[in-house]
Formats: sequence, structure tokens, C-alpha cells
Amino acid sequence: MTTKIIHFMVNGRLEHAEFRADCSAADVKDLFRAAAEAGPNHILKMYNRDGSVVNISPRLKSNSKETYYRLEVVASNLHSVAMTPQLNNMEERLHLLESKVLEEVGKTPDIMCELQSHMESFKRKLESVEHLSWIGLFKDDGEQQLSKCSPKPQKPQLSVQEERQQVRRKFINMSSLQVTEEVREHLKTPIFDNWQWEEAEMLVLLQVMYVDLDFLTAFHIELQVLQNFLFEVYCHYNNIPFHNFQHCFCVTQMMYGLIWLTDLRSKLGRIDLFVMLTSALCHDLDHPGYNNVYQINAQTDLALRYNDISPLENHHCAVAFGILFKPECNILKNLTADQYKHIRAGMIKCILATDMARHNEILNKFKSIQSVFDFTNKEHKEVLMKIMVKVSDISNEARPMAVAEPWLDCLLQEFFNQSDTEKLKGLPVTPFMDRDKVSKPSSQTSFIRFVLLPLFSELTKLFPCLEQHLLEPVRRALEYYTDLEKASRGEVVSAKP
Ligand SMILES: Nc1nc2c(ncn2[C@@H]2O[C@@H]3COP(=O)(O)O[C@H]3[C@H]2O)c(=O)[nH]1
Ligand SMILES: [Zn+2]
Repeated sequence: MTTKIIHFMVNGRLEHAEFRADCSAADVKDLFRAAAEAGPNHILKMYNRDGSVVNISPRLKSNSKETYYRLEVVASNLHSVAMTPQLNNMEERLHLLESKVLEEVGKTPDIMCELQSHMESFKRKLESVEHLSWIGLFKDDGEQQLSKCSPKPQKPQLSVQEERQQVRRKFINMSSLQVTEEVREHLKTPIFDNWQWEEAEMLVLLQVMYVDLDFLTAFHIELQVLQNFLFEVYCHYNNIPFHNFQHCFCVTQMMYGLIWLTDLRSKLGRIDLFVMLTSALCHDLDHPGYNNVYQINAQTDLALRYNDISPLENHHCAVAFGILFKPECNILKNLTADQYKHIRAGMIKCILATDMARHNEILNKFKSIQSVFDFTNKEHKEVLMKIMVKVSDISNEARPMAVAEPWLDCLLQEFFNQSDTEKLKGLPVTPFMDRDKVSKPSSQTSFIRFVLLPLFSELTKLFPCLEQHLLEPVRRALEYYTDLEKASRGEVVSAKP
């Protein structure tokens, strides 16, 4: 059996460790833990020279002094079994102390209440740290556990590139003709469940939307070019908790559903429907997972490039036209110059309208034309198109609870990640993203009351059928989260008939 010799830099020292290739994963970890002077509840990370993470396991590749790895203690493992008993123990001691003080003094001193509240808040934080896993801070070592109890050879980890190519192959091999009538009909409604579809399938469904709205014939789009375009769009969404390709799919699907439900095909030109659907598809391209406020406060490249004016939305739109600029992806290439100009101007307006900092401005404009709305008026149409993209963008709560609730978890994960980073960097902390200030119910009750209902009600005035498809589910969600909020405050929740 071969012996591995691993050279690594830890705490500024160049060290080496030696172990047999058949020793256990736990032994290897202990070896490096000792070298890093880390306890059992610390998480170690090993990096190779190009900065990528390498798994600390018996399969670690031998290296030389020149090609040493870098070993770092990145965090306390808050899931560690050692942590919970310690906390529980502390909590018990606190309770004991409290009852003693209560006996002697007759009341719980303020300092004690403060301590208890700190303890509660710390426990809550511990329970919600999984969000850090997506940035690679917490490394799942399930892989090693699996290889211990399973005789199957380990599946090599696919690189992002390989994974995308697999999605591409699957997408191209699946014909949109295979999508049944039933699914096609379902796709036209807000009850469509995105969680049941994998990425390649979502690409096929997006293709179906373009085909079924007759965009291919109307704008002379070759199927292969559409597929290249959709695939590039998929590649330009980041693997982040909320603003990812699944979100892009949901927003586009909601836009598609709204077009059918409101019979917009009979009210607007096909070119405007194309603008709306393509804007929905592109509206969050290359979202980094940190919002405009962060971009501006952290003075990121995007904020500098766009002078603090809707940096993200400007970027999403620029990325969209960057994709369209590639001839093999250019679904606009067979259009006349006027059509191209119309689509480009329309998409820019719709994508920039998704900046929530402009929410009131756009909603107020829509309200002011509501009573005299005219589908042949250019200005009215433009406002409606912006409203439709905005509604689709924030429409998760109009979906069935089983579809909507996981989206809220994803959103809060991204929010909390931002506020954690803001705290770490000493930047102003965005209050609605602060894990110490918001909860699922509190976040949703205000968002539904102050953002969703006013916006959806306004659109429902123009299209009464949306009462059933948008307003009713959102009202139900408000009731659900209001009850949860009351329950969390210890109030009695009245039973619903
Ligand atoms: N609290 C809450 N905010 C939402 C929800 N859906 C969308 N948003 C917010 O609305 C914003 C729309 O634009 P962004 O994508 O920048 O970020 C989104 C979130 O901040 C939701 O269901 N709940
Ligand atoms: Zn969005």
C-alpha cells in the first residue's frame, strides 16, 4: 500500500503529513486538524495552488514542497454534535441560576433576561447557518460517508463546464414535440410547479413557449439559434440561492401564463409579447446574489460602471444583448432594423423597470392611466409591459403554497448571506435582510401587504380574471403568514372554516 506525503502551508508554516492511502477519512482529518491546532468542531479547508478546494480525504494527491497545499480553518462547525450539548448545558445552567436568583430575590433580574435572549438568538443563528454552504464555507463531507458504506465507485465531481454540456446535450436531444398537450396547458397557469423539472427540461419548456406563441415563424427564428440562445441564457445565470436559472424560468413561465390568461395576444402586437417574454427570460442575467444597495455601498465594479444607477438591472440587460450579439445566438438577426430597434428599446425599458427602487414610480404611473387605459396608446402599452414583467418577477406567492414556500427559503438564504457579508465588511446592514430582524412570516406579511396586493390589485382592475389567479392565492398566503406571525408571538389563532 502506498504512503502519501502531503506538503501544506498552515498558519504560515510549511508542514507535511504522511499517511497510508487505505487509512480512514477520519484519521486523515484528525491529522490535519492537529496540524492546524483546530478542535473537533472546526471546519478545515484545503486549497491547491490555483485556489480551488481539494477534499481532505485519503484520496488526497501527494505533492511536493514546491506544490504545497494551503490549509485553513474556515469556521466552527456549527452542526457539530459537540456544539449542541455545550449549548444545552449552558442553557440548563442558566435556568438553574435563574431559579436560584428567583428564590432569593423574588424576580428575574434584567441581566438574566438579557442573557436568555442572547442565548435564544444564538441558537436561532446556529439553526440557520446552512445558507453558508452555497458559498462553499461549509463543506459537506457526506461524500466520504457515502463511500464508506457504499461499494459503488465514487462518481467523479463534474466541473461546471461538464455539467452545462450535459444539460445542453439533454436539452438538444429532447424534442419539444415530446411535451404533451397536458403539460403545454399547465404551462399556461400559475399553478405550474417548477420544482418538478430539471434544467434541461426547463430549457425545452422555454422553447415550447417561444414556439407556441408563434415567435419562430413571426420573427424567422431558426430553431437551432433559439436553442443556442436559451442555452447561453441558462449558462449566464449563477448558481446562487434565489436569482438563479430556476427563478428566470419561473418569471418567464408566469409571464407566459399571464399572456394566455389575459388573452394579451388579441390586445398587443406579437412583437410586444416577444419583448415581454424575452425580458422576463433575461431580467436577472448574471445576478451576483447581492442587491443594488450592496453594490453601491461596497462600491463594486458594477456600481462604478453604471454610476450607482440601477447597476444590476443595467448589467442584466447588457449581458442579454451581449448574448444576442453572438451570431449563433442571435434570435433577432432576421428582423428588420425597425423591429430590432423596437425590441431593444422595449427590453431595456422592461428590464430596467424591475429595479424595485422604481416600484412606486411605475405603479403610480399605471394607476394614473388605469381608468382611461387604451391598448392602442403607445405610452399606455409601455407602462403595461413594465407592470407585467414586474408582476411576473415577484409572483411566487401567487403560486401554490408548496411551490411558493421553498422560494421564500431561497430568498431569505440570499438575503441573510448579503446581510452577513455587510456585517463582516462593516457596511450598512439592509434591515429586511437581517437575520436578527426578519423571519419568514414577518417578511411575507409586509411584502404581501405593501407590495404584492397593491400591485396585483391594480393589474386585476384591467384584467378581472386575475382576481382568481393572482389575488386569491396571494390573499391566502397573507392569511397563512399572518397566522404564523401571531402564533410566533404566542397569540391565539382563530380556526378557519
Ligand atoms: N419578502 C419578499 N420579497 C420578495 C419576494 N419576491 C421578491 N421579493 C423582493 O422583490 C425584489 C424584486 O427585485 P429583486 O429580484 O432585486 O429582489 C426581489 C426581492 O427583494 C417575496 O416573496 N418576499
Ligand atoms: Zn427577478
